[in-house]
Amino acid sequence: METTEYDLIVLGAGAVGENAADRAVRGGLSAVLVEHELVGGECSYWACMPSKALLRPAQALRAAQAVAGAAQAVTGTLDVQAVLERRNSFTSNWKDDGQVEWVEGAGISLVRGHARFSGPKEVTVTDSDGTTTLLRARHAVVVATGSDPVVPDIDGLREANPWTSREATSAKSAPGRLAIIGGGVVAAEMATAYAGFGTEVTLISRGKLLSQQEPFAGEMVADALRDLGATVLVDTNTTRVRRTGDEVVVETSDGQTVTADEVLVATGRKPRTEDLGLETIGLTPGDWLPTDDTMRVEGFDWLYAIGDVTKRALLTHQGKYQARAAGDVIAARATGSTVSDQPWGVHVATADHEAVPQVTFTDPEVASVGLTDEAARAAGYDVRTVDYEIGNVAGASVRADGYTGKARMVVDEQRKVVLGATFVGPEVSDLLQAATFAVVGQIPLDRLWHAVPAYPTVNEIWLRLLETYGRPTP
Ligand SMILES: Cc1cc2nc3c(=O)[nH]c(=O)nc-3n(C[C@H](O)[C@H](O)[C@H](O)COP(=O)(O)OP(=O)(O)OC[C@H]3O[C@@H](n4cnc5c(N)ncnc54)[C@H](O)[C@@H]3O)c2cc1C
Ligand SMILES: NC(=O)c1ccc[n+]([C@@H]2O[C@H](COP(=O)([O-])OP(=O)(O)OC[C@H]3O[C@@H](n4cnc5c(N)ncnc54)[C@H](O)[C@@H]3O)[C@@H](O)[C@H]2O)c1
Repeated sequence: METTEYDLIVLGAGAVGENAADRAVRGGLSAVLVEHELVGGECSYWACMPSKALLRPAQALRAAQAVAGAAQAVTGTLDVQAVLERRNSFTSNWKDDGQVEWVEGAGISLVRGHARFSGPKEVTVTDSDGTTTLLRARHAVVVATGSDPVVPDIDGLREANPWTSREATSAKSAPGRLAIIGGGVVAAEMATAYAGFGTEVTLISRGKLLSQQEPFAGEMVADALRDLGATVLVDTNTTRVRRTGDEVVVETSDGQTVTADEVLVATGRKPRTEDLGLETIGLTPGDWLPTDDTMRVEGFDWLYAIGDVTKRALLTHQGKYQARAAGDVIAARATGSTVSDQPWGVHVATADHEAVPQVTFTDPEVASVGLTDEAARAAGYDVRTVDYEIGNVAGASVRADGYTGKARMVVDEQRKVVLGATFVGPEVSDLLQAATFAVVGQIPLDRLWHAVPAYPTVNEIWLRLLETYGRPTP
C-alpha cells in the first residue's frame, strides 16, 4: 500500500471541500482532496445548478407573459427538451474534467476513491479496482462529505423505487404525472419546475409548505403552485406507496389516492458519515459532525467538518463560507500565525447562527435572511415585525403587470437593528444581499434611512418597510 503525507487531508471534493483545500494551499500548506464520485459534488451535478437550470426557462417565460407588449410576442409553450439540454450543459453532462483542471491549477492534490479513517490523522482510500492508499495528515483532516436524501419509513416507499433529488434534477424526460412527498425546499422547487413542464404534479406535505420560513411564504408558494395546475395537499401524511408496473399509487392519511408515473421523496437529508471509519476515531457512524465556530469537531484538535455534514446550514454558499474560515484557520494554526476566532473574526463562521441567507427558487421566489418573527421571539429578542405589499412599490408595478408580493422586516427593539427579512414575489432574489448587509452589519434603522433606494426599483421596498416601522425622532 502506498503511503503519502500531506499537511491537510480533505474528505469530499464538493464545492465546500474544494474551497477549504484552496484556502489552506493559499496559506502555505500542502493539501489533498479525496473524492469517490464526481469532483464538484452534489451542488454541481444533482442539486443547485441543475435544479436552477430546470426552473429558469419557465420563470423567464412567465416573466415575459406578465408584461403587456412583451406577452404578445411570446405565444408558444416551453420547449422541455431544450430546457433539459440546457440543464445538461450546466452539469457538463455529469463529467468533472473542468473541476479537476481547477483543482490541479490551484495546486491541490486529488486522490480518487472511497475514504475511511483508519486512525487519528490517518485515512485509507480504496479506489474502484480495490487498490488502497494510506494518507497521513501532518496537521488536520477536514470532513466535507455532504449529505444524502432521507427515504422515510413509509409502507412500500422504498420498494416503489422512488426518485430522490438526484433523479429529479437529472431526469432525461418529464413524466406525465409526478407525486412529491415532502413540503420543504426541494419539494417546492421541483413541484414548480415540473409543473412548468406540463407534468401533472401532486405535492403531499405532512405540514405546511416551507415551514422554516415566515408562514406567508409557504401559503403564497402553495397558491402559486395551484395556479400552475399542481395539486398541493398540506397537513397530509403519506400512509402507503405501491408500484404496479409503470404506475405508482400513493395513499394519504385523509383517504386520497394519487396515481402517478414517478414519486419523488423530498423529506430532508442525512449525513454521509455511515461508511467513513468514524468508529476508529471514537465517533459514531451515521452521526452529524457538530463543530465549534472555527469548524473544529467537538473534542478534537486536528479534526474539522464543513458543509452539509455539520448540519449547521445545508446550503452551498454557507458551506463555502465555513470552508474559507476552516482552510484559513488550519493554515494559521499550522504555521503559528494569529488566530482570529472572536465572533465575526476571519476564522469563524459566526453568520451560521442568525444571519443565513437563502433563496427558494419557486415562482414567486422566497428570499430570506436571519430570523423569522417566530424564531426571533423564541431566541428571546424584543421583537417588532412590519409587513408591506411589494406590489405597491412603483418599481414592482413596472417590473410586472399585477405584481403581488410580500415583505417582512423583523426588528430587535432593544438595539433597533434588523434581525431578519423575508421577501416573497417574482424575482425578489436580488433584494437579498442588501438585507444580508443590514443583518450582518447590524446597521441601526436610523442609518438605514440614509440608504436611499433608487427609483423606481423594487428595492424601494426598503423605504416602505422603514416608513411602516416609523420615522426616527431626533
Ligand atoms: C435538489 C437540491 C437543490 C439545492 N439547491 C441549492 C441552491 O440553490 N443553493 C444552495 O445554496 N444550496 C442548494 N442545495 C444544497 C447544496 O446542494 C448542499 O448544501 C451542498 O451541495 C453541500 O455541499 P458539500 O460540499 O457539503 O457536500 P457535497 O456537495 O455532497 O459534496 C460532498 C462530496 O464528498 C464526496 N464523498 C462523500 N463521502 C466520501 C467518501 N467516504 N470518500 C470520498 N468522497 C466522499 C461526495 O461524492 C461528494 O462529491 C440544494 C440541494 C438539493 C438536494
Ligand atoms: N434553493 C435552495 O437554497 C435549496 C434548494 C433545495 C434544497 N436546499 C437545501 O437542501 C436541504 C434539503 O432539502 P429538503 O427539501 O429535502 O429538506 P427540508 O428540510 O427543506 O424539507 C423536508 C420536508 O420533508 C418533510 N418530512 C420530513 N420527514 C418526513 C416524513 N417522514 N414524512 C413526510 N414528510 C416528511 C418535512 O416536514 C419538510 O416539509 C435543505 O436543508 C435546503 O436548505 C436548498
